[in-house]
Amino acid sequence: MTEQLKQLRDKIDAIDNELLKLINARAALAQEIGRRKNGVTYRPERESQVLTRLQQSNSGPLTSERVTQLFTEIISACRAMEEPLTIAYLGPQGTFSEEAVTKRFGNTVLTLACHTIDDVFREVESGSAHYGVVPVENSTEGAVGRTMDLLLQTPLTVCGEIELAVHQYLMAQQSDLAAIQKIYSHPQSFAQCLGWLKTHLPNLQTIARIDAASNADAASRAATDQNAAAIAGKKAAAVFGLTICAKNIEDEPNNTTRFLVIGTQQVSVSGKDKTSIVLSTSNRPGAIHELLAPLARYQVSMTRLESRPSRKGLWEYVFFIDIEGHQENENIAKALEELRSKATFLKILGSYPAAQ
Ligand SMILES: C=C(O[C@@H]1C=C(C(=O)O)C=C[C@H]1O)C(=O)O
Repeated sequence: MTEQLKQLRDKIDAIDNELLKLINARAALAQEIGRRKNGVTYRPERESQVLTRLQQSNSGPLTSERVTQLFTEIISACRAMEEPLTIAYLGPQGTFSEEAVTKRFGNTVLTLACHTIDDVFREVESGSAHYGVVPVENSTEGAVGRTMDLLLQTPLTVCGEIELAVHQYLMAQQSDLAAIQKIYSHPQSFAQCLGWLKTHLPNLQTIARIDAASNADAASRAATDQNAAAIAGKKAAAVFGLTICAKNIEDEPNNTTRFLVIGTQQVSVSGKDKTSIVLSTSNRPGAIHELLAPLARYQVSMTRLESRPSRKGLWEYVFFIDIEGHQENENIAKALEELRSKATFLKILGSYPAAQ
């Protein structure tokens, strides 16, 4: 080792010592806050503010994304000093839902992999998990109907949203593409990667394609099948001990899935919030236009409008609407009050910090 390299490493060691002291001081403060605060440990609005502030004051060379990732882990460890949280999600291990859990809550949480979206709601409703993470929409596939139907019925509230870029990986027990004789994948993932597969696997016609129940299921099957590969998220490769043969093989680079955090709390104002509501109106001409007029009047921006059959009467619909702002903001409160007086049914699912 050159003297110069040694000096640089000595500097890193000194910084690490300082960081360690500072991180422990932070953890002690979080513990102290935990003793003083009454009620719930997890405060999404505060965490969002902490991360936003750090992104704004970051002068690099680390990117904002890396800073968020690092501090999410620090917050995760500090939060666990107060109370370890249990998060239910749509499993099995290695799915994109699990990636979404880690993106929001960090690694210092207990996780509960559920078989179905219904089970995620059930685990949180019964108190077996503090929060749940469920997919709600995908930028190419559209809405996740089951999540929306359950939101309509549940006593739970929406406490957060997570946006996750969906990157697909080709993984196998070895990295030689020429050796692949089978590909396990969820049909949707296969479709999302078809262009890449055709270009990079010239013998694709001769490769057997086997449908799997989820990306994680695909990876678990490839882990016991020598000449097989799987298409799945990065996390699945780690969970099932597979080698990554190719990264980001999706044909649509901006494919993003949006998840919701469901829980039992009313989240306070963070300053950059969203509110999700579901409502219905009578079935007559102009009804939906009239219903939405208060949003325009109070200058409320709508980020999503989705209709779903109400399951009550034939051709009756409920509308899921996301707006910018918190229900405690004055203009939002007024707009919601008016909406409530016009709608035949209105449920506020929750206000929460907008995804970073
Ligand atoms: C320390 C607190 O508790 C939790 C941990 C936080 C943190 O480590 O910054 C922030 C919010 C809470 O989820 C707090 O409420 O301030």
